[in-house]
Amino acid sequence: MAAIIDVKDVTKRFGSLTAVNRCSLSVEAGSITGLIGPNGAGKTTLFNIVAGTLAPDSGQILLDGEDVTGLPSHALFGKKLVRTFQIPHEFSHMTALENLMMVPGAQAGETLFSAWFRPALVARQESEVRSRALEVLDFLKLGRLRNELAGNLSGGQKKLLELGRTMMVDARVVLLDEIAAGVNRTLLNDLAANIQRLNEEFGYTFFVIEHDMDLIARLCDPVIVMAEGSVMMEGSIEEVQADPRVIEAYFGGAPTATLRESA
Ligand SMILES: Nc1ncnc2c1ncn2[C@@H]1O[C@H](COP(=O)(O)OP(=O)(O)OP(=O)(O)O)[C@@H](O)[C@H]1O
Repeated sequence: MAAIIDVKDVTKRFGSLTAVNRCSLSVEAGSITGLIGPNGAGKTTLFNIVAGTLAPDSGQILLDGEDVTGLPSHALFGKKLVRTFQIPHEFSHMTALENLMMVPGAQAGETLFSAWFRPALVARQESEVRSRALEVLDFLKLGRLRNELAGNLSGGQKKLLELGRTMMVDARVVLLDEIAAGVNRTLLNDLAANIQRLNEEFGYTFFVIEHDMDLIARLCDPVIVMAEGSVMMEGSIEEVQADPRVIEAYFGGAPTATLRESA
């Protein structure tokens, strides 16, 4: 498999603190790659750099071999690299269906020019976007909640809806940041099953930061471990959990600790 994301020698400092330190890693196309590491290891900072919300001080990010270092997130969105975000507060007063229909790029009716001069086109596209949004809701088993206000959904249902937003643009690479936090086990199972289906049936690549080791074990291969701003090791979840360096990084060498206990 070829790399779809290449992080090459990336460094990011905040004042005197080096949050990401000459970090290099690759995410293979078609994989569900996990990124784990102790608090403060630099995972979120690295994600922000890959997603275009932070520029690195040095180093490069390649997307499918193309240098995208420093491109803003909306430009990366256009290249189908998508990061899930919490549903914005102002969208909580819209229904689940409307939330999906609002995804930028999913509709062409947002410019005044098209709305005024090409109303038939806008109407047709709106109906296509609506059908797509309904399909996505059905795929995620949220169809019955389509007219529910997003603000009334449970934590897990909101995460499903966030995943749904990536489907409105046929994402190729999806960055997921701690999706398990605050989600009950049943919905977590649905979320994991949907991620697997999107990966297997639609070829989505996922790059996942997660503290929930059960979810990492269920979904991710390989797992990349970051510590102190760079990659400590990469391997299967079994290899990672058995590696003394990883245990040391998480627990400072506590002899009986296992990674699973940290979740
Ligand atoms: N905007 C910022 N300004 C200053 N320091 C920051 C900023 N963002 C992150 N840091 C620092 O950079 C380091 C790496 O943080 P980061 O959030 O990337 O780690 P993480 O591995 O995602 O941690 P966690 O698992 O706790 O979310 C930490 O020491 C953090 O305090």
